[in-house]
Amino acid sequence: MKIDGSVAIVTGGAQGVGRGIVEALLGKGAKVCIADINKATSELTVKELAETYGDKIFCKECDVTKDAEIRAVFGVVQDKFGSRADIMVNNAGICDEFDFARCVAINLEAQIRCTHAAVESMGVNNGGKGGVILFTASILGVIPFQGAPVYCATKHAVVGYVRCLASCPSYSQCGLRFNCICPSYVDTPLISVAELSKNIDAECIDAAIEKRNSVDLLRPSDVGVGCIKLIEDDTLNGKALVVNHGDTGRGDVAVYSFAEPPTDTIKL
Ligand SMILES: NC(=O)c1ccc[n+]([C@@H]2O[C@H](COP(=O)([O-])OP(=O)(O)OC[C@H]3O[C@@H](n4cnc5c(N)ncnc54)[C@H](O)[C@@H]3O)[C@@H](O)[C@H]2O)c1
Ligand SMILES: CC/C=C\C[C@H](O)/C=C/C=C\C=C\C=C\[C@@H](O)[C@@H](O)C/C=C\CCC(=O)O
Repeated sequence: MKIDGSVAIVTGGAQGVGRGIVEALLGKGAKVCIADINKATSELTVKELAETYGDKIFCKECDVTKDAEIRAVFGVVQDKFGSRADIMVNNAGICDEFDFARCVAINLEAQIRCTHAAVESMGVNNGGKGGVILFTASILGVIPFQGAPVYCATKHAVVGYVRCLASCPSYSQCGLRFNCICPSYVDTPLISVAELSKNIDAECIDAAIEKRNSVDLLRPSDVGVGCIKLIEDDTLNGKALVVNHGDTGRGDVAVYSFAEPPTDTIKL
């Protein structure tokens, strides 16, 4: 898909990874709406980005767990940009093993809610132009992490969801593609405020701390680069693009590779 002139919605785009994706899209000529629950940070981000991109960026307060608020975003985007969205980035997420219901509600259920609204708006069968729906999963969508089993499960579920939708002929006929980006540690507040499982043993905690401290953290812009590839390349559908720290983890960020579904077989 050609990004220049397109219209995009990025949930959780006020800061962190989402802001990195917003900036990457703006840099490619897209018009972008930040849909985020944090009004103050969203407005500050819009103010900063509008210095370069003018009225190509605006925000709409939105709690992605609420259908009415999600649908209001699509309406406001149509009014503001005079066009339906071409790109939907389901990015908002938290890591909270204590309030695990909220973790599932935001990381999984809300991504499904937003996808329903996006498919309805974009699908050619409904008068839309088709489009690309992206998901910020995580490398923890394809590997385990004992410190955050619920978070990890939501991210595995998102990868599975994307693979299912991408393999649906009816969605392809609607001109829709679905992909997810799976970053390792990115330098954002999420990794410091994460409420990890209290049941993990000392070895797991040590391993997590060592991993986080032994690599140069990825930058939100590294994730943005991967998202641009997933949007622009029309051959990519149902992919999980891992963004990792490279062989040394020092100075060689970021390395991009596709995670494939398991292929090993055993004879029972
Ligand atoms: N930081 C990492 O290491 C990392 C790695 C892989 C994947 N991710 C994923 O990237 C995404 C963004 O995380 P981040 O690291 O930028 O975190 P972050 O906390 O910096 O940003 C999250 C954003 O989501 C918004 N948000 C939270 N709940 C919301 C809701 N109910 N409705 C709308 N917006 C809401 C917040 O206001 C915030 O702007 C998440 O899905 C996260 O799981 C992060
Ligand atoms: C390999 C991880 C890759 C991706 C990041 C992922 O999407 C998000 C992870 C979310 C949270 C991770 C937090 C990790 C923190 C650790 O580095 C460490 O600080 C934890 C230390 C102690 C935890 C003890 C406790 O609170 O019980």
